[in-house]
Amino acid sequence: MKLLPTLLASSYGMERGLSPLQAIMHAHRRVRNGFTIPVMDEISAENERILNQVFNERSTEPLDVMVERAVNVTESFERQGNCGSSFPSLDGSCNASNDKGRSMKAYTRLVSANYCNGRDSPRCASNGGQLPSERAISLAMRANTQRTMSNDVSYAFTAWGQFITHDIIQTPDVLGSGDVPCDCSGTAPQCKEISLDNDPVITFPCLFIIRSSSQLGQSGQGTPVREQINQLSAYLDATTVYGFTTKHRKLLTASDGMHLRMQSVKGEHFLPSVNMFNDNGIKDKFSTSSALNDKGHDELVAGDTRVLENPLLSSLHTLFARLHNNAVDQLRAINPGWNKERVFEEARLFVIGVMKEINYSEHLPLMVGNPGMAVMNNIGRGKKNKNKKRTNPDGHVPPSQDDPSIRNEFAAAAYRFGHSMVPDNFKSANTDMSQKRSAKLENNFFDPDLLFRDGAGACLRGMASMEAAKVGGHYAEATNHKLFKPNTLSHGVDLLAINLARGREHGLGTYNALRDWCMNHEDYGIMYNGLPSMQNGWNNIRNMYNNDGDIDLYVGLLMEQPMQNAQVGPTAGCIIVDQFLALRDGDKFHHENGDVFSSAQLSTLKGWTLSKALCNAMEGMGNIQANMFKKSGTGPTINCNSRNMAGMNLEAWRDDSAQSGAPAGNEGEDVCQDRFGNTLDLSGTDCTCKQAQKNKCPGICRDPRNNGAEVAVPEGCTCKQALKNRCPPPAGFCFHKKQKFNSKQFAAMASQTANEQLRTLAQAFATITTSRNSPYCREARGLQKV
Ligand code: HEM
Ligand SMILES: [Ca+2]
Repeated sequence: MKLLPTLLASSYGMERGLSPLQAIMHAHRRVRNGFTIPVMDEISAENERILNQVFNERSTEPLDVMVERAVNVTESFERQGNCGSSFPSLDGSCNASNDKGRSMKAYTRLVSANYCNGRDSPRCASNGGQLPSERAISLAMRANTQRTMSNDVSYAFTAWGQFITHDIIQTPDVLGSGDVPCDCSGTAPQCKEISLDNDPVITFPCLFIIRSSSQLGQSGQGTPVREQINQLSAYLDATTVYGFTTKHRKLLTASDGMHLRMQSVKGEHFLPSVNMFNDNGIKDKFSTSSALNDKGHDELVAGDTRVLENPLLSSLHTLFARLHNNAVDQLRAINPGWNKERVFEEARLFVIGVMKEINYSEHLPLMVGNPGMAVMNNIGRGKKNKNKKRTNPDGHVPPSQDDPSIRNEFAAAAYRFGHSMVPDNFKSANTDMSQKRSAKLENNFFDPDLLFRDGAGACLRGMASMEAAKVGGHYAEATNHKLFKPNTLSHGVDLLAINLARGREHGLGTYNALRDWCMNHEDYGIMYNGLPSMQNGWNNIRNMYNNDGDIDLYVGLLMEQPMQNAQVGPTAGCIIVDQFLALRDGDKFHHENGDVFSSAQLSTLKGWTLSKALCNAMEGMGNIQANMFKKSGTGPTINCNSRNMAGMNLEAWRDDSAQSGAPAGNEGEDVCQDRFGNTLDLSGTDCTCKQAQKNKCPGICRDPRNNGAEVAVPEGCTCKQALKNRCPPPAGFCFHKKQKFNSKQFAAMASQTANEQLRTLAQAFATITTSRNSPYCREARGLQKV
């Protein structure tokens, strides 16, 4: 049976009205294939040609010449940024020697590749026979394990893992934007199929993944081998916020050259919507299927194309975009003489610093516990020879501990631990952290409904109040059976089976291979106390395989008992520690390096936590866990109303030489600004500045009650209507009533400064005027029951 005769390039406009299976494929491809490098298709195709030439032994050139050619193809993607700058480039180039860690680099490996044919076909059993189907293993894991909730961490812990993943890893599909030939016949070489046998839930004839884009590599034994490609800069450098190409960065930047573009929704700053961009690349890569985004909300745009994958992830993106803009406001006030590039880059470096601080001081310790942190604290940074390598007995040389490349075992297995922690229900929360709304994840993939209804503040409070499952073999139904479920179907696909298929398709070493490498490693061996103990149900799962030596890496990692105060076992811990050591010690811009920030600036950064970031940038905050990654109720809380938590003191950035001079953005050019200092871009219009200031120009609509924030004007609507929330709303908006100002909010104002009080009042009254009975809502209700 043909599954997808052709799934054409995902051009804008096509997403609406896709079949259920096409909608799932579209979502999956959105997760995999990145943005603004149209040359990716050519790079993949050219690499496949080289791989073919070498594997089919038609090449007369020596292998190292061919490998060099392949590397040149992958890296032909132009550097994004200026090597002479004192700020990090956008794509990680020029940071480490040989541009290691920049986007468009092949993954490295801790142990040798394990392909069935020794060079590129998905791994098979060690005797050459078939491995059990990935879906069969996934179902066995479900049947043989219990799902228990973590006593230690909140869902914020899990969500942060995803947010960081989207900064450092994105593996594109080999087909890029081309047609999909996967048809369950096992013939298309670009497809890795997952066979189904009397499946209890899934009605498709098979599941499949598209193989990852790869380049030719050379194994430790000197043979040719397929190596997958990372499209993102490996460094933790907020590519989620800024993108990794100059073009994308520019599109995201507001016309003043300093702020990031935002839109005002219900008086709050949201990420910009696709409709605000006059760029087909943006519309193409950020639009989603109406079978998932079924309330018709505008899609949101950020530095990474996966932003809408779930509404809590979108809220984290919103947080950091707002933090950038708050930093811009502070830096401009402190250093009026700085030009706009300086303001932008300093704000960006600050945001990157805050992210690194949260990741290394709050997140990692909870993930790898005392044993993992002992390793992190004892090696690298000059304490030992950081270039120590441990060669495998078969000659494979793993990357050195300060080589910032992403390890294939980390990307395709270890850091996917979070998939098993994702719950079925997502929540938003009120200021007092009580539940505001609960929404099923299965209905919220690529759907920003929760975010539009309740706002990013409520979503992030919900994220901190939610429980996370313990790492283990029992996924939530939403990810086990219903990943990317379209609204017209009772199921979706299986992320656990997909992860296993991906591991095999990448030729990852087995669980035993990685466990042995880690246990015997001079530094990482201390995380073990003999062979790891395994969770209940392990024996039934391992019996699925003919041979213990065949067990998939991801299966073993999920089934290890966690280490002391950790969420993961020693083998996942070893792979994760090795990766974050490398991203720390291999990054010239690591915030603790000494020459990136002044000591006063670093001590300011050390005061930042994820909870402080929320206090600073999110509406409606009250008390919240001091360390948001800890399960609610298990540790101290902080009060966002204290000035110390809510404020952003960037005095350490004061630059005495920049106290006078032309204000940022006014460098002799004829700029048109509104009274809030926002630059209004008149290019492409016949407007005068005065008209623009009065919201009378096409494409320019600013909210005077919200510091001139950009307002998205849907087609067929005027700016005036948009400002009054009177544009025909998507059905989901009709729930809103005029906001009442309750006594609790009133009491909370007592501790606010006069300015803050004014802001609160303005927000309360500038919000929604669209009632359920407005003509628009009545019309919408007629169309769709809400
Ligand atoms: C609702 C939550 C999530 C969904 C729906 C989701 C979905 C996906 C999907 C569909 C893929 C691509 C799989 C493939 O084709 O190989 C993926 C990759 C990945 N995910 Fe998630 N994910 C979620 C949360 C997380 C979390 C919490 C983490 C980590 C803590 C995580 C880490 C990763 C990693 C490391 C990859 C590999 C990325 C790449 O190679 O491009 N994800 N995820
Ligand atoms: Ca990055």
